[in-house]
Amino acid sequence: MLSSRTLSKNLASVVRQGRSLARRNYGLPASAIGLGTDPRKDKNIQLTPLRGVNIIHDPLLSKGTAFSIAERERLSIRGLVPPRCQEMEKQLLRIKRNLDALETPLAKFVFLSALQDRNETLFYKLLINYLDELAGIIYTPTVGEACLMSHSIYRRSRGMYFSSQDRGAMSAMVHNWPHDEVDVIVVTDGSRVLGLGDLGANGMQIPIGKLSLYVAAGGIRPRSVLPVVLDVGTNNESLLHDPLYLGMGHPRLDGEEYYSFVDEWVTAVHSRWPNALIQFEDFKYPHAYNLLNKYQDKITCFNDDIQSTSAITLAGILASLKARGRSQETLNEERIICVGAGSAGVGVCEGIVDAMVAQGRVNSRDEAYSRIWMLDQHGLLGNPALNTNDPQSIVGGGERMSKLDERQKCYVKADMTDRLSLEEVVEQVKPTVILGLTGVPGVFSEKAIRTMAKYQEKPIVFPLSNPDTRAECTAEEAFKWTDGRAIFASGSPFPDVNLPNGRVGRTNQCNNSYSFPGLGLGITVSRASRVTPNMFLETAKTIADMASPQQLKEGTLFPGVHYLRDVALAVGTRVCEVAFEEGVATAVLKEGEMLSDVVEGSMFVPEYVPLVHAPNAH
Ligand SMILES: NC(=O)C1=CN([C@@H]2O[C@H](COP(=O)(O)OP(=O)(O)OC[C@H]3O[C@@H](n4cnc5c(N)ncnc54)[C@H](O)[C@@H]3O)[C@@H](O)[C@H]2O)C=CC1
Ligand SMILES: CC(=O)C(=O)O
Ligand SMILES: [Mg+2]
Repeated sequence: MLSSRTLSKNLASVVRQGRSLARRNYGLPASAIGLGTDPRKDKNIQLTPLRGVNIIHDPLLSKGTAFSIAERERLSIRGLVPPRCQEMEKQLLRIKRNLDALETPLAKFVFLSALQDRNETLFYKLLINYLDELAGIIYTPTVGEACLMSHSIYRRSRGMYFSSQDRGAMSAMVHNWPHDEVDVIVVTDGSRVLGLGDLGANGMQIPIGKLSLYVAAGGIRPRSVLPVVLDVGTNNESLLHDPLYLGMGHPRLDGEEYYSFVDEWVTAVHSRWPNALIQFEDFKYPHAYNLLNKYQDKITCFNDDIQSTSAITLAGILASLKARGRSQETLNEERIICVGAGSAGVGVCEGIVDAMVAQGRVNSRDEAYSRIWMLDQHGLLGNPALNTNDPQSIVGGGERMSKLDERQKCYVKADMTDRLSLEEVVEQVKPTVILGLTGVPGVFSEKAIRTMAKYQEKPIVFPLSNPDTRAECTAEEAFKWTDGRAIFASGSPFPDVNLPNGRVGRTNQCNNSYSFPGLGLGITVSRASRVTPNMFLETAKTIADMASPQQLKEGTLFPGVHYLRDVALAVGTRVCEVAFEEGVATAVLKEGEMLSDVVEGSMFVPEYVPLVHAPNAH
């Protein structure tokens, strides 16, 4: 097998030597191609068939007030913009001032969406410069509010909608998208948007927000991302009765009708963009799993909520072990409670089980399952036969058992009563780790967390549901109930907490935004034909090792959101290596530089490049 260093050299060489040929014949993404003799591939100029107002109104080309005088002449826009040519720094100043003057996060969201629709280069420059401040606007928590209000705040379309009225037309419709090169597609059916439930076509803000992070953090080019909603209806009564709602006004398709709809869409996008990575997002259980099982061995795809959430949560637990002064190899000694047995809960726990097995310190997969106690809305997945003093519960429990699917059944504890409450489970199990993936606020009760803290010096408390209003407990609560001893991570950001002893309770954001941008980067640069389980495991290990010993000592598990681009580069490089090691990369190898340089060199940087009018360019 080739060493990753050799692989790094090899891939880089293709990029250096192959240029446009590599792209045509070898399937390298356009973003991995450097300067070449063909001016259309030259990063220092961009050819466009557009001119005049069409340039000004194209967000991928527009520079607002920054067009040079020569460019204005060349592109026939002289007189169509104010006379003074202003460079990006000044534009940023104006934009940031206007943004800061807005009072509510939703107003900022609308403002940023409008900027993205006018000038993507400036939007991404701003986003990257102020990532820690703005990630919470374009992503969770504010994107949740934007989804709830999407039909009211609608201004302009972005992405593509495929609805029940488009049956039979999808393979033609995909050609309405104006770009031939699509590297990443994020698709939702809006059936479980964050912890906010069924929001139908309003869910479009989620793929848009995820893809903005793909560009800002993962360095995917803005013109090669595609947000998609599969509008199969909604069961949300208030949306169905809202005259402003923009989605289909019928209940959700289900069963065979649903799966054949998705199949038509997958076939259509795959036929136009066979190399594109498809990220399934916010699909309700069990559709999320069923679609993943159906497509993961056929196309390049993964489910974000199941798989990349599992990567970042595993990273958080492994980093917490280090923060407690333990070896990451002792994962199998942890006692983990997972509250929420849906897509994310089961996905996260499968990742933990995979890691325990990979570490080789459990004798079997079953032994790894025995270290995890799972609860759903009825309580512990336990043994109904032990509910002897409550015949009603035996019946209910029996019914539930028959409803659990194979994945959930792995976690059933035969020696514990079914439906035990969280407080009872905590008392019996004395967990070291508690994970919340329910979408239900307050599920981590004071009693449960205080009981956990009675037995653990440093309880690992991860309320992972989004947005912040759906977190299982707040950071304040977690630190208060554990006397400031918790290692805390949440799905949406919470500010650090000032503790009574003068110390600071450090909060962490444990969100798949740390994992998917790098996964997408590595997958697209290697042109991986499949997304493999090892990619998620290696993503977890990479992120788990990023915090310094001092940060870990203080309770900081990951680099801050400001460093998402660095995290993506590290993850992207490792994922690219895994793709080659496992033989799923389709990029061609020759001698060359380091893989990390290639990955870094392929990342989009938001800078204005001179535009040149060329009638035949595309
Ligand atoms: N931090 C992150 O990166 C991520 C967070 N999430 C969050 O996880 C949550 C769940 O997502 P999915 O698993 O996809 O949803 P899902 O609908 O598939 O699963 C939710 C589960 O919670 C259980 N549940 C509901 N009420 C409960 C209660 N009171 N006590 C215990 N269990 C209860 C349900 O029975 C179900 O098993 C969402 O809020 C989502 O925002 C999801 C993906 C990534
Ligand atoms: C973060 C995310 O993917 C979710 O909450 O669904
Ligand atoms: Mg999600």
